[in-house]
Amino acid sequence: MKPLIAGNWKMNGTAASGREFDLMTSGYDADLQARCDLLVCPPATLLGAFRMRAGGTGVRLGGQDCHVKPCGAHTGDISAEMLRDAGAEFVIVGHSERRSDHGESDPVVKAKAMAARRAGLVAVLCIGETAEERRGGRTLAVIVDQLEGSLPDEATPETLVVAYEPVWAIGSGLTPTVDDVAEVHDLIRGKLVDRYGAAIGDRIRILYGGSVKPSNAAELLAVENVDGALVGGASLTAADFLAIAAAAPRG
Ligand SMILES: O=C(CO)COP(=O)(O)O
Repeated sequence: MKPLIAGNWKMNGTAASGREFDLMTSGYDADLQARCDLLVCPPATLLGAFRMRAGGTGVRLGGQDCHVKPCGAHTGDISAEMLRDAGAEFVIVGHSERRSDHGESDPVVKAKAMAARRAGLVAVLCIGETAEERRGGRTLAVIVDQLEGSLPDEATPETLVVAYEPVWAIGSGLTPTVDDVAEVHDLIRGKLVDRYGAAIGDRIRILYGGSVKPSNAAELLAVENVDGALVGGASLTAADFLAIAAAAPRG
């Protein structure tokens, strides 16, 4: 499976960030293109400009959240259809910061994943346990609950990506051991196969996210059933983001 290296810029980036994005598109050369798919999810304010800049470079764009409805009286929200119109091909749903900052529950995340599909976007559905849940030995149970509650009713590898992001690893510099990552990714793979059948479940990409850096990317990306990375802080600079992409194993 070709790895997907995805950058989540979160609430960072202004018009001036176009220069950094240009460094990413120009650095995504034939070698990197053969190695991995590259996705940047900037704030929605920058999608239109980045679409123009991305041109034919192959760098894909995504949103960071979407509303469940296509349009209507929802001040401040953005629909999946609007993201697609602005140049997105992907949208992150259920990020832990959305779950904690905006109280998004599994059913809401599921509705967002289904809205993404309706609009023709690939949903990057995030799940992950908190530090307290891991300390309490509840990691696997939490992951199963989140998957059962938030996976869309129908999916294909072309409409769904799952991202395992332990909440305690996000922005902390901490990462799980490779054995812990493997355990959770194996569990997710099994659940995807149960849910959608092997022909689909075996081909849905499962990303790891949480403090991915150039220094640990090769080790994390080499883990079985890790089909790419969802990168926060290190996706803001082209040098780091491209170094992570270059660590993806050759397919
Ligand atoms: O939340 C993340 C990506 O969605 C991970 O963020 P960091 O890479 O900054 O830990």
